[in-house]
Amino acid sequence: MKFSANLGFLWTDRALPDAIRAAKAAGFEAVECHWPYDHDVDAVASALRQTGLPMLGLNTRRGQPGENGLSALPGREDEARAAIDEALAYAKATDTGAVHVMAGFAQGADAHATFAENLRYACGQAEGRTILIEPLNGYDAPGYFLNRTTQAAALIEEVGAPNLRLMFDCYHVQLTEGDVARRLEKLLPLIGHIQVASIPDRGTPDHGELNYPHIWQVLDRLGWDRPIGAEYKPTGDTDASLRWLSAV
Ligand SMILES: O=C(O)C(=O)[C@H](O)CO
Ligand SMILES: [Mg+2]
Repeated sequence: MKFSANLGFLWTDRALPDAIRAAKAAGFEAVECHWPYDHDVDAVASALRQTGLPMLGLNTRRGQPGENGLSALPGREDEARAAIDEALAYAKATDTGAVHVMAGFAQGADAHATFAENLRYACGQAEGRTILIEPLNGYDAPGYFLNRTTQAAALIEEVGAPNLRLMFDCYHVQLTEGDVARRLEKLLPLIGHIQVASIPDRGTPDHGELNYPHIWQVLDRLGWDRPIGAEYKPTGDTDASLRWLSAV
């Protein structure tokens, strides 16, 4: 198994370029992040070149304080597309492979239509990059527009863009829908990235209610050979949290 360090939760005590170097030193084969926009893009690109680590993904901005994405918000299309453009520009400058377009807190048919239209825009502007959508669970993100893989799969089919894919975060899927191994198998053609953390505490993927040694076997059997996103919240020092990595 190859793993990507999600620097939205790991080594957050350091500037992003230093966190990239820490991930390399710790043996990760890739990195990913949440919202890198406060970090100088040239310094981030330089750290990625120096370490040879690819940046797998980054997120569109969340919007105003308390918001969690703009792309499903009717009437906010200009801001949503500006956020998509900003994310794609940062991705281009850092050779990042995917942009996670965040939907936001919204419900209903207008939100669905707005999200689908903004996703079409993002996919059309992506210049070969992958556009990801990610269902979030209702405990961490109550009222978020996208919360089930079934909903995401229907959107991907409706939009019909070959570069629109599902970010399958096992933490969220287990909390909302369960049946993780079967969903991985069934949704594999639509999956652009996989993330892991323990459930329910969102810690290292070596405890809790999901049996990750079984998930590694399933992913091996399915031929998944891309880095898996370690998107967990270490209790304390990140380096001290990494024992699980050597046990996989
Ligand atoms: O929350 C998550 O699981 C994510 O992966 C988003 O990118 C950040 O909210
Ligand atoms: Mg995630």
